[in-house]
Amino acid sequence: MRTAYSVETVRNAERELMARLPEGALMQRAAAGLAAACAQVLGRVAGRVYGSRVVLLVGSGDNGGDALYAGARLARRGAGVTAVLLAPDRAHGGGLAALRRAGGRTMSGESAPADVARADLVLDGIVGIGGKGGLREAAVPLADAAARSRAAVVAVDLPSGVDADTGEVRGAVVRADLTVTFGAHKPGLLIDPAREYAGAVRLVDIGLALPAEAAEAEALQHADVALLLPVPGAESDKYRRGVVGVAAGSARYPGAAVLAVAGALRGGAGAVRYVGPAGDAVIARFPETLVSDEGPKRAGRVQAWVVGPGAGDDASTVAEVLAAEVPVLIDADGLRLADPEAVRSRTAPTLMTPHAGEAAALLGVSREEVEGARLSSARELAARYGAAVLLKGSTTVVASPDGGPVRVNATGTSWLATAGSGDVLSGLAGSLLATGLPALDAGSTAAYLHGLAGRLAARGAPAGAHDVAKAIPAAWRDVRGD
Ligand SMILES: NC(=O)C1=CN([C@@H]2O[C@H](COP(=O)(O)OP(=O)(O)OC[C@H]3O[C@@H](n4cnc5c(N)ncnc54)[C@H](O)[C@@H]3O)[C@@H](O)[C@H]2O)[C@@H](O)CC1
Ligand SMILES: Nc1ncnc2c1ncn2[C@@H]1O[C@H](COP(=O)(O)OP(=O)(O)O)[C@@H](O)[C@H]1O
Ligand SMILES: [K+]
Repeated sequence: MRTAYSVETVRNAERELMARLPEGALMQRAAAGLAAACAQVLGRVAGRVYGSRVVLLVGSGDNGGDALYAGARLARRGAGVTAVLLAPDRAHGGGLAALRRAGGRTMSGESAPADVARADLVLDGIVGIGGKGGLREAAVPLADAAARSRAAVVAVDLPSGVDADTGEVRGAVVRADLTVTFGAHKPGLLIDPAREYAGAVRLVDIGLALPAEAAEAEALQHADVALLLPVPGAESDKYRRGVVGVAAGSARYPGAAVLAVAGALRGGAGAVRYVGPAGDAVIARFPETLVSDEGPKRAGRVQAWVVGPGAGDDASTVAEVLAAEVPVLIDADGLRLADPEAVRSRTAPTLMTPHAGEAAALLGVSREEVEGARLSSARELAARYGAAVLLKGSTTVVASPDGGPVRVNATGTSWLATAGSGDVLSGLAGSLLATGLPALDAGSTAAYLHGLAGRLAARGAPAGAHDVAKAIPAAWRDVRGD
């Protein structure tokens, strides 16, 4: 599990640890890890550290201090290091002295862009977890120069200007190739749009003790997903594995039903029941589906329902499904048709799977606002509806109604932005719900497999939603190491 902690939690842990260590020890740990990472980057871009050109962008806080100490280490190994001081009278004193002793030079911001343009490596120590809002005016030309230069840009702790706690980006920020972060990941390193500015992320252990339950966000890894995947045992039969009901599709959108069933068949349930007007299309493609002409109530027992993909205006089916006392996944048209009160008063778990546009409609804000604030949007919806919420997009975020860390999915690919891939996801997640996984686990496991399947299906070329569904078994095998 990759876990991310809020700034407040990180600062508390730092304070506790600092009280037990000699003055400045933590910063030295951070700087040592940072310098080692920079040396590796310089090896790649300049062939070696000795004789390479390094520019440090140094703000007025400890983030700048880290950059200065790391710069001093690189200067001692023969790099030509120049520190650009954004606030010369407030730059970290100890760091500045160390850099000067090591032969580094300093300059103020105005003439710096030319040096940045010639650098092999730019170290962004403008601002870290102490930052508020986007970059201040004086720092913007430096961030622009770094973006234009052919130098590798390494961010200290965070790309300067992003919101560490939320992943929001308000104003100008530094775009990094690599972010070296200290003690713990911050949510902003896992969640777009900020994540996109971080580049690759490397964590340097500085000895902070951070309990898993205090995490703000977490990203499942292969090993975590492997433990969650339901695997049939000797005593399993199709009913014990779980039956998932899919109430989807309409005369206008029969394909949504086919794609949701395609996902559901590959999600671990022992059987898929389909109810709705697209039964013929479903059977033609997937003869193993149990198709019913009756509504959800009379379709036979299921352990979870998926409702909504391609449902058009069929509000009564949505209402019928919501009345069932089993877990329900609501997607697409179902989100619009569901009565909020009926969702809130459900006793069994509910999982809602909106994309940003659907979430925006439910929240009464713009799509851009949701895309800019994924974490708070997912949490807000989960709280309003008393449901788990899986907010789809470039970073998929899954929030529980009762708080706790959000799950962030890192396996996706923008090739998944193709019509119908969301239908596949809802079938897959519903199937996992039917096997007995809690909503948060079902949603995050489905997003993980779906992202991986998207990568396997696309391999750098466009793939249709049905290709993604077909690649789900390969994603399972990959996760399980088979
Ligand atoms: N606290 C600790 O024990 C450790 C902290 N470390 C480093 O210390 C950093 C935090 O240091 P600070 O608390 O001094 O805070 P920062 O250095 O992150 O930022 C504070 C300074 O930046 C300025 N600033 C705020 N918002 C800005 C913006 N939008 N644009 C430009 N400047 C802005 C503020 O005026 C303030 O002077 C971490 O990110 C990390 O790099 C590491 O050395 C590890 C140990
Ligand atoms: N830029 C992106 N990067 C990664 N995944 C994406 C991106 N855009 C969309 N996706 C994923 O693709 C799927 C699209 O679902 P959705 O928007 O519901 O499409 P549809 O309604 O056509 O099925 C979701 O799983 C979403 O997370
Ligand atoms: K930084």
